[in-house]
Amino acid sequence: MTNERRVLIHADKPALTASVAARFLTKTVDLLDEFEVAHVVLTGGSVGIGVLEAINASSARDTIDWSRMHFWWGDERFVPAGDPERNEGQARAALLDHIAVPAGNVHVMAAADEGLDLDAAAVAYADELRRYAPEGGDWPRFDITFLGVGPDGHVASLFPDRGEVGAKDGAVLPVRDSPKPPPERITLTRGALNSSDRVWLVLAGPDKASALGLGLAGASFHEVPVAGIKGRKRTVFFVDQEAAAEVPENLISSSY
Ligand SMILES: O=C1O[C@H](COP(=O)(O)O)[C@@H](O)[C@H](O)[C@H]1O
Repeated sequence: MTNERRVLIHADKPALTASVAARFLTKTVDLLDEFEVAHVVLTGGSVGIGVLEAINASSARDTIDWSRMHFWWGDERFVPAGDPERNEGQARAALLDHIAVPAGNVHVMAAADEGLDLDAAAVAYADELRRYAPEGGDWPRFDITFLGVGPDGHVASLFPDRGEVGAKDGAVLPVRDSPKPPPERITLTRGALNSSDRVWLVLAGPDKASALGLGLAGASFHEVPVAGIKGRKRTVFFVDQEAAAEVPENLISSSY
């Protein structure tokens, strides 16, 4: 098994989300055969939420023992609980409210009206990650990390040409003055994201083509953050044809 980045192209967004959902359900069965529990990092964004909707719509959804799954977030918008901008709320509506996952296995980043300021909320999430880490570690073994990719190449809330994308230490960072609203966010670091056994990037649409092409063709991750993302075992870009327009030919795979 090689750890090269792979790009799998799908006809359109519905085909993409259905395909990722099917792979997720299959891989989850394997993970739960191998491990007592599995840890999955969720993303916000249109395609990431579409994948969760497709998992929810799958007839295989109820074959999973969801009580052994833990869900985390790669980033969150620091807005009040219930704000439609919250990645958490979107993920709950798309999937988490429909499956038998214990409440304690859904590890949300704090909302802005919970009494913690932005810095304290980031520290609280780092503490929560550490509670599930192997001895001496800072975060659990992430089995699958989903990431969307913005038109500027951002992943989670690691935006181009900002300090957070180059940060070397720690698991969680507060983000202020985000170039994409809302301005305050919380994000996992590149180190935490790249610790995942598998990183599955999901993106669709013509506005993503340039960032994806640059990210795969060797751009600096400071300028195009997606360029700096690589899982420990597998890194797969699930894309539609429009987003794939500028992908280097040699990276396109026909199989997973
Ligand atoms: O703000 C965010 O945007 C990105 C990408 O979103 P998309 O709608 O352009 O796919 C997402 O990955 C991130 O989690 C989110 O907070």
